Amino acid sequence: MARRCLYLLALGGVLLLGIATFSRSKGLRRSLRGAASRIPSQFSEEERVDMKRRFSISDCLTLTGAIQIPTVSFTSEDYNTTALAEFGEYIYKVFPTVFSTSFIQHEVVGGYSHLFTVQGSDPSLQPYLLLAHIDVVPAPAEGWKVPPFSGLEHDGFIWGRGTLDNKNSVMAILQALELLLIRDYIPQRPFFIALGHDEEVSGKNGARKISTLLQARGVQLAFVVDEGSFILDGFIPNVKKPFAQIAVAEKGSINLMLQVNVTPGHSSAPQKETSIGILAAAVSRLEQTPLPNMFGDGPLKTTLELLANEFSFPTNIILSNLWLFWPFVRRFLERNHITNALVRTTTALTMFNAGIKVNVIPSVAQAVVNFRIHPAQTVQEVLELVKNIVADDRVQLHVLSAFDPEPVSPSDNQALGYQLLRHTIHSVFPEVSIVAPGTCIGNTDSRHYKNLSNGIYRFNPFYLRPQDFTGIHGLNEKISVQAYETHVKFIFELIQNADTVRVSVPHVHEL
Ligand SMILES: CCCCCCCCCCCCCCCC(=O)N[C@@H](Cc1ccccc1)C(=O)O
Ligand SMILES: [Zn+2]
Ligand SMILES: [Zn+2]
Repeated sequence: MARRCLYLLALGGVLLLGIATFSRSKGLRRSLRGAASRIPSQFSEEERVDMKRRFSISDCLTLTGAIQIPTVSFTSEDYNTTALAEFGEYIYKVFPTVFSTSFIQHEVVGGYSHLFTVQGSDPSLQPYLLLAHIDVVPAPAEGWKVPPFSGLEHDGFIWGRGTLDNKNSVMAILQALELLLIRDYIPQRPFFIALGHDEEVSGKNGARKISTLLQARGVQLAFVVDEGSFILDGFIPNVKKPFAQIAVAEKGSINLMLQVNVTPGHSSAPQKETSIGILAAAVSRLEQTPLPNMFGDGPLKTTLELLANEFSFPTNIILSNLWLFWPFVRRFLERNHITNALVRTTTALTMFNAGIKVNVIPSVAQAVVNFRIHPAQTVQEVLELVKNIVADDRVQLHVLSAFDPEPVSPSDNQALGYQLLRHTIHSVFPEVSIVAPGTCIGNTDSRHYKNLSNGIYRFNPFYLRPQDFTGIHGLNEKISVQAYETHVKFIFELIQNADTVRVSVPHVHEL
């Protein structure tokens, strides 16, 4: 009986997580409900073929398509500048209207990133920012069913590195704007498009420089939209219904190097402990000692409570009474590696180096551990915990890079960016009934824009299943042709929806 009860509680916990929608107030939400796009998001057969070719394999103007240009970032100092420059020329050729419209200014920032300033006919409206990145992670051809930079179409899918992360956003944003301009649409609300060229390796030369430039111009943004979350399908066990998650929070990060130095020697007469043994024991302790489960702090608990009424019995009861059931929900969430990442700072051992020869005791052993910091913790707090777990003075700790979690963006009924996304999701994906705020477990370029806006939202308008997730940074990344078209449609509607809502803004800035 007790076991059955536990099972029900656990099941409830899982169901809860997946489901979410606002049901509270009506202010902004009501004004959005009646807002129809002024130009219908319908594209001719010719336009659909064209947008697909520009994204994958272009047969016009150049021999390549966006996916075929290998804009790979290896490190923050090493990225394919030839390909990035080619990409800049490519978008200039395939989106002629965007580049020739008088009320749109285009600037290259940091050598290869692009900033578009769309002036808008009503400067009293606060501008917003659409973000995407041009660069991709490396893709060695081994293990791919098609060459990763081929952009080939097969069985209704476009294959290649960047099809999900994140050339889909780059191309869909420009494509949607191009189509709106061709239809003589003049945006009322000013907006920016920022396309970073080094997101995969920190964004310090792209997004950070664009943000500094905008800040110097006195720009304050109503909201920012970036990659980082999706319509999630099948990520939570037992929750079969896809739901849209808009990430309003983003985890922090530490890359920590652990190093052990010993006197080198002959392997025939080793000391009791070697540099490798000492280091291996330290990283093993870190792996075996998960950092605290933070369920109850940060946005997740509030989100679940807000969503409780969307669930049927008994999940609604469990979620409405987390004060009673939270220990069960908390423990349940730890059991899956994705939901585990939502409730705690994660510890991932990512690099380990030591040794130069089979019969030499190495003098140095080094490992790198990547921590993704829960929104309710800080870099300093995590470092203190880590020191106590390592608890060995022979292991030196060197912080290679670190940043705190991002502030949590509003998702209430007055949160313009959140509500615009929510409304657009319902209109483009009428079958998706649940839109929920959540946390991005990875990092995005949007963190560079926190000085410009308190409304930072991470959402990609396509379905993501666990098997698709393995393609992001992995093998056989691909997007269906239909999903790409829908992405264009989503941006086409979002830009128009941003013009239909009026909210008072504290400051107005000239673009
Ligand atoms: C409720 C269930 C939630 C399930 C969520 C499952 C899907 C999660 C997908 C998360 C994708 C996040 C994508 C982030 C982009 C990315 O890969 N960033 C990279 C690169 C980077 C590193 C540091 C600083 C900036 C950028 C990263 O996070 O390592
Ligand atoms: Zn990305
Ligand atoms: Zn990525």
